[in-house]
Amino acid sequence: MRTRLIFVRHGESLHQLEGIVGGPRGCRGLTALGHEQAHDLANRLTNEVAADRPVAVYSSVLRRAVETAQPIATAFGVRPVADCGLCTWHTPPYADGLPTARFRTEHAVPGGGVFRPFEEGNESWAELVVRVSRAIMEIAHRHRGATVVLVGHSETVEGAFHALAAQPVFRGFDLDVPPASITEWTTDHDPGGWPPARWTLRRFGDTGGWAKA
Ligand SMILES: O=C(O)[C@@H](CO)OP(=O)(O)O
Repeated sequence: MRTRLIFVRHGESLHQLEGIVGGPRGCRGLTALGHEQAHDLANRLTNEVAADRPVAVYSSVLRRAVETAQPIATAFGVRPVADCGLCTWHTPPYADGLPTARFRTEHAVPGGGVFRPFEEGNESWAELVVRVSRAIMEIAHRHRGATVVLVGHSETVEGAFHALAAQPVFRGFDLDVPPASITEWTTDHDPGGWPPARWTLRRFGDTGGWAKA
């Protein structure tokens, strides 16, 4: 009984190009290229996982992820489910739409780190890891033995390294997750079992040939 989690980082987004904090207000969705990438992802996944169709497509609640998930869900004939647990940083409302550089410098918290937020009112990294990991584990448990697509952010893909591969909260390496890329983990163990299932990382940041945005 193989459980397969296919993580997708959203396509190119306006907030990235504009360099602003892309929370619920600041995120204005995908660029034209991002929409094209989302359709390409849907086609790629349809070809690649034809024999093992995803039973569900999840996304974060942010527009860039919702818009990326839509064509994928349509391709598999399912209704996308938005789950706030898969979001990137839960930044505070005052920061939403601010230039990211300004948020990071003018609102920096002295001594911010793993357990203390880096910016005033932001989540800490440890809080993000727990929130995202919990959402991933709930989804894996709910769909054990099946294939699921999870559309999110760099941090959603990073979260899987903590949830599925038991990495320490302070990881000893960085991850660079390209937009519109696929990262895939599988396990033949019970994802809800104890001790925890061992997962295999099948691919990371696979863009299928798109130039890195
Ligand atoms: O929110 C963001 O700007 C970043 C943070 O790393 O995530 P993503 O671009 O993947 O949404």
